[in-house]
Amino acid sequence: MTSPDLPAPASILHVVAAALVDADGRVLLQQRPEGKPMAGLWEFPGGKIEQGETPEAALIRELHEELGIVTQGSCLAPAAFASETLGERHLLLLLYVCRKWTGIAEPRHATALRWVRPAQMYALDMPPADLPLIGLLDALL
Ligand SMILES: Nc1nc2c([nH]c(=O)n2[C@H]2C[C@H](O)[C@@H](COP(=O)(O)OP(=O)(O)OP(=O)(O)O)O2)c(=O)[nH]1
Repeated sequence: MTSPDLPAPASILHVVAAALVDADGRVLLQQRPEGKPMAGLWEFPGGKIEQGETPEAALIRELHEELGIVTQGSCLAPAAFASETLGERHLLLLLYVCRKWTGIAEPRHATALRWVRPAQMYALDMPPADLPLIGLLDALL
């Protein structure tokens, strides 16, 4: 049953992302490349969940594709989510905290990488969906 108080359901874009946390409590952000929507903004590494994938498998795949690092499901702790209208679609972003991986992160897709403390993220240009996640991470880490 539809309610007059609720808008028509949009198609949901399921995205997973990671707050990779180093030994100093800094988090890895990557800069979205030219040619992609929201180019130049700083985001958490991750991407869309593909058909038939679990969120954790999608995140393990994305971290390897985007940064060349390897992690496993037991190292991914569900931490927060974001829910944001993106044009015709609605973004549901699942954020995991990850403190253990192998390999050195390198920007295979992104323009650049940087390690920042959550409090420093307020000064960076990040996608609108990420803004509520900053305070959550600040409290969590
Ligand atoms: N990875 C990531 N995506 C985010 C964040 N915040 C945010 O709004 N998004 C949005 C941007 C995109 O609309 C969507 C992720 O899609 P994407 O195109 O970057 O993912 P993908 O790596 O699967 O890319 P592609 O294969 O389609 O090129 O989620 C974030 O912090 N990290």
